[in-house]
Amino acid sequence: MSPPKIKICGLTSREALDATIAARADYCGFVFYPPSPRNLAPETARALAAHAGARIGKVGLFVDPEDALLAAGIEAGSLDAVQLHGGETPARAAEVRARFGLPVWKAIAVSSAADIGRAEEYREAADLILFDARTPKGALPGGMGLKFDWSLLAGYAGAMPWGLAGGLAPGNVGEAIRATGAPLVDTSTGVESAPGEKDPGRIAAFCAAVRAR
Ligand SMILES: O=C(O)c1ccccc1N[C@@H]1O[C@H](COP(=O)(O)O)[C@@H](O)[C@H]1O
Repeated sequence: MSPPKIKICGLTSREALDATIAARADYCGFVFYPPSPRNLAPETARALAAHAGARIGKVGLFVDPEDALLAAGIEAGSLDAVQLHGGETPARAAEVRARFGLPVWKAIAVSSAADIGRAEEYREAADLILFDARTPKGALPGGMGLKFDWSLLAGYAGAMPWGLAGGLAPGNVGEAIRATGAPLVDTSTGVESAPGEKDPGRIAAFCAAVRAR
């Protein structure tokens, strides 16, 4: 079976982008959410996207964005997909997809089996579901290094493409893949040395661990 696809999210530097491409990750993530320590100004996103060119898929992360922010991020980051990581409804996800003509990845916050079932609501509205850990009220809605109970996804056979996020790191991603069968894994905090600072060695170790699962 082919290895899961890999997304390294929250890149803020050329060094981290180079490490992500060298490790043969499939996607990099650019954060367009001002409260995040990984938030990118448009000019930074533009420079990183130009450096990456077509060597890697570029996914823009947004949280309940207005159309103007989406438009600016999509243009600056030359995005290939939009990740919606807030409380966007199926109708809003479908609207974003139709308006901007890009695949939409919808993150779903998970703390119970019922949350896994919510993926079905986005069947006609999104292209991929990203299951991530629910974070505490008042905290960032992701990028906190928090895991959820992976057994909730054991044997998962949803109708849509999906991925796993939340607290994944070089030391646990193999176990996470074995527990869930995730076809895509996404990490941010687990490959950092400090919030917003990616560690090239940890990026390489994460990608190697995915392939060695
Ligand atoms: O990375 C952020 O700062 C962020 C901010 C707001 C929403 C989501 C965010 N990150 C995404 O959250 C998941 C899990 O991250 P982690 O590996 O647990 O740190 C992942 O998709 C990040 O891209």
